[in-house]
Amino acid sequence: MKKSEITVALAGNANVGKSVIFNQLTGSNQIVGNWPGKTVERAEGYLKFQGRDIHIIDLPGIYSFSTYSMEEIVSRDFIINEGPDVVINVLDASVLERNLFFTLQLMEMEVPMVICINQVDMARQKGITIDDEKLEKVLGVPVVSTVAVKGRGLQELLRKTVEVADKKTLPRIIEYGEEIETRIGKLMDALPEIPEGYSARWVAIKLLENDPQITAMMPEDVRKLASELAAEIESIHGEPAFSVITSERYAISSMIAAGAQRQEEIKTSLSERLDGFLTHPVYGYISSVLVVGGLLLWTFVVGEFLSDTLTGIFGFFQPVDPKFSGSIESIIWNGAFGGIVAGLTLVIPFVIPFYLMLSYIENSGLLTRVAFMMDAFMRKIGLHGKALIPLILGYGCSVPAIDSTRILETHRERLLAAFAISFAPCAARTILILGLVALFVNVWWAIGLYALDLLIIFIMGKVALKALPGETTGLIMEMHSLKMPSFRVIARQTWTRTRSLIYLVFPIYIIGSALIQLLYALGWLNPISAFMAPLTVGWLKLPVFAGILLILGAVRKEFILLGLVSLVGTNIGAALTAPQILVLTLVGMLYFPCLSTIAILAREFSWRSTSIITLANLGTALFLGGLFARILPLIF
Ligand SMILES: Nc1nc2c(ncn2[C@@H]2O[C@H](COP(=O)(O)OP(=O)(O)OP(=O)(O)O)[C@@H](O)[C@H]2O)c(=O)[nH]1
Ligand SMILES: [Mg+2]
Repeated sequence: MKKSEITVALAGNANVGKSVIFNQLTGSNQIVGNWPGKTVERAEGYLKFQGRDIHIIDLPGIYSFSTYSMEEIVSRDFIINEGPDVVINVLDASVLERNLFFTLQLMEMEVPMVICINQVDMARQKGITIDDEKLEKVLGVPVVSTVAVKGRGLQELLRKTVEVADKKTLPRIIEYGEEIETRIGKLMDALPEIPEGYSARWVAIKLLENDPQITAMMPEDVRKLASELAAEIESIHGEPAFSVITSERYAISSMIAAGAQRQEEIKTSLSERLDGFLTHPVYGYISSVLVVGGLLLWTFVVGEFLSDTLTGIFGFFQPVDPKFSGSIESIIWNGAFGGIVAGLTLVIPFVIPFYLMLSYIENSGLLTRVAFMMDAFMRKIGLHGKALIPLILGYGCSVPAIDSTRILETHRERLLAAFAISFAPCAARTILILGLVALFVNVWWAIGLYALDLLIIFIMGKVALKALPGETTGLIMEMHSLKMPSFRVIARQTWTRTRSLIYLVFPIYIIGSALIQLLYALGWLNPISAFMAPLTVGWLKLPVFAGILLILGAVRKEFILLGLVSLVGTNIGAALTAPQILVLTLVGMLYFPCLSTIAILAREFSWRSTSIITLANLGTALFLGGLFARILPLIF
């Protein structure tokens, strides 16, 4: 009897291409990038193939099924409890041996599976070819080679998957050494009734490995037997049973890999030479600065060009002189429509090139190189290089950046990284800097503000480190080969990020701009702004109307710019002096992590940590803002 719906899980090490396969098959937009640990929660999607409904689950990348990390527990529970019909084990062809270590553990769970050897294009460039048939014979599981980014081999992969689902073929049992096998056998005989979904052999192995979850499920006598048998193994080998089993797995992986792959001699490839340069003790720093600087420069140059072009197209939109606004027409035209125009001409032009380049940096593997180079620097603020990945993602948006702090080892490191991210110049802050300072003061001041922001991150990082002392864990970061990213992947990722921004943010622009006009019409604008005057005028030396901008800017940072346009028109230079523009930008940049950031901070950490982070932002902004308001007029 064939099931009409087949559930398929994608499992394997991090960064092998599971999410690319998932996206290709289901048309979804899961995050992909050339650094490990992107998929943190499982994603689900559907597709139809040969008239069957296939339900696919993209699991986070893991290296083993121990209970060492959250991801491992999640994946293991999923495979056991929800019993997918087939597990597609995705492997990176360039590192077959290391990936097989996970495959062996999956085979032990005795679930129907298909092996997908992905990224064979990259492997070929390194002179590696893999013999699918040989591998299939040894493992007793169908093996398919794929190039996921090009969709190559995916049809075949689905065909094999459906076949395995129908036949329920199980992988072959790969045997350990004699002294381990006999003890697995003894334990299996002693096992009580085990819950459905568990394989007896797997449970026995886990007991010998002293797996806490499985051990806890067993009655006293089985636990006792397991620890006696494990002790016997230990006395034979002189190391704990757990390590003995692990080393045997490595040995088997290595043997299988050696038999199934061929490595040809090739001269050092361009990518390797480039890698040498990017991680060179001196040039590496220069290239890291170039990568991050290049990202900003490119965004500015392309963004300004697009912004000019779009402003030309929307040239027909002449906001009514603010002095005459307040009528219902101006609420709709000046406010609501003005919000759309401002978003289209000031935000989108900068956001698209920014996300394009960010995706490129992520997917080429440049991001991990920069993280590697910045390790020493990051350690000064109690983090390691890996924390730079979330921090640079924070240049796009703090929300996914804070989400990605999950790649860090400890709660403390995650909190420190999130704290640093809350100060990072996200796309909205970048828009403020570019749209206000670069356009109305000059580019050098814009660069200066960026430099200041980095300095603030560094100083605040040091402060936080004092408040939250502890050990920094070592840097365990895999570096995957550099590659020319697929344009489709990048375009798709950019579109996903831009689209979610448009859906989320345009309504806010529209409502916000209309609200300003409405408040004006009701005559409330001035009282609200006047209420804030001691702060805005007295301390920060800004015009009175800055009060309302700062209130709206707490929702979305761009609003400080858009609201300004809706209040004074596009000629901002006439309404504010250069020092005022700088102070407004600086304060706007720092005073408040936007509402979405606060929400995710509270979800991932606690309200207490969130309040402290928010207050730290506010304090820094007001202190520096007041200071600048007094110093800058002396310079200009
Ligand atoms: N050249 C090449 N690159 C690929 C291929 N498949 C995936 N990639 C790239 O490999 C990187 C990792 O892909 P992902 O799909 O994000 O990997 P993942 O397995 O989901 O990783 P985690 O979610 O971190 O566990 C991305 O930069 C992809 O564009 C392939 O067949 N060929
Ligand atoms: Mg993934």
